[in-house]
Amino acid sequence: MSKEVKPESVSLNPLGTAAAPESELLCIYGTGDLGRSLGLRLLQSGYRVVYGSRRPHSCGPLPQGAQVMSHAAASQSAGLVFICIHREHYEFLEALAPQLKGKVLVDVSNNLKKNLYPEANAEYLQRLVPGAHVVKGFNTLSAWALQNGPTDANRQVYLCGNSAEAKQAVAEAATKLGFSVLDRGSLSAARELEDFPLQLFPEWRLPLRVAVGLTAFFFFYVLLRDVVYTYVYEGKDISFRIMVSLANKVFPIVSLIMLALCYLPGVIAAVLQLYRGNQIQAFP
Ligand SMILES: NC(=O)C1=CN([C@@H]2O[C@H](COP(=O)(O)OP(=O)(O)OC[C@H]3O[C@@H](n4cnc5c(N)ncnc54)[C@H](OP(=O)(O)O)[C@@H]3O)[C@@H](O)[C@H]2O)C=CC1
Ligand SMILES: [Cu+2]
Repeated sequence: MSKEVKPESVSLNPLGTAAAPESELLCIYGTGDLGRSLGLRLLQSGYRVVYGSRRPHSCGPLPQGAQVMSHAAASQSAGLVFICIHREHYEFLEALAPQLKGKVLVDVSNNLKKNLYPEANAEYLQRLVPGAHVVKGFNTLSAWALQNGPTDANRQVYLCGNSAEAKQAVAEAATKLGFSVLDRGSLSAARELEDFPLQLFPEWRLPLRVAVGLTAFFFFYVLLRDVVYTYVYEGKDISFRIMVSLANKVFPIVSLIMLALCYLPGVIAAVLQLYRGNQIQAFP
């Protein structure tokens, strides 16, 4: 059973009833996957949520307790607006610039490829709505992770933006949702944040090369030792074995070596640490 954790501590007054201060209202533009997951988490964390949608009356199921209105009406009474919309649909926000003046806009968007656009999505948003304070963030989380709350592997939220107060406001919300916040500086870091999710296995080249190299080496070694040797000295042609027996030797050898390469440095480090310090001392 999972325990329901309410980050906003509910203080009890002497009568034993919960003192319910009016909770903060946050706005979410876009009722898609991310908008819904984020709204659910915000509601669970004690916020009130209002959605801005193109179709406030037919936008499908939304988290219970959330309101939905037109974009302009939704952001009216909220200081913070999460833009949960794909970048290619951002243009309509330009017309809303007067209503969004002075508000904090959180750009959560990602792109499918690097360098798809000349400027970062968040910088583009800032250009469309110059009077607002754009903060880039949350884009490294998935809708799934948001809905399920922070787990060990998914606890961090990166933020960047030009206004320190705006970042602070977003950081507070993120902290309330249970994430730890990493400030990456001004909005010019947005590009970098937008590239994060595209870097699955950023260091895959070396392991791949090692694996291919080892496979080739052991294949020729086993080929020489088994097939060529037998042919030369015993006059038997066992080349039919290349496909099966040889592969059955080569792949386990390579796998074991790769595994050892993975674990051995850690084991050696652990042994060294046993003799030369502890986990608090920096490693020599
Ligand atoms: N899904 C995920 O796991 C993650 C998504 N993101 C980012 O969040 C953003 C939203 O993603 P996601 O929720 O998955 O996308 P969806 O396609 O599920 O939802 C996008 C929403 O945007 C609104 N929308 C669509 N077209 C337009 C338009 N022409 N004009 C105005 N609004 C429009 C719609 O809301 P309505 O009909 O109410 O107007 C729609 O529900 C994207 O930028 C994505 O990169 C970031 C991290 C993770
Ligand atoms: Cu879209």
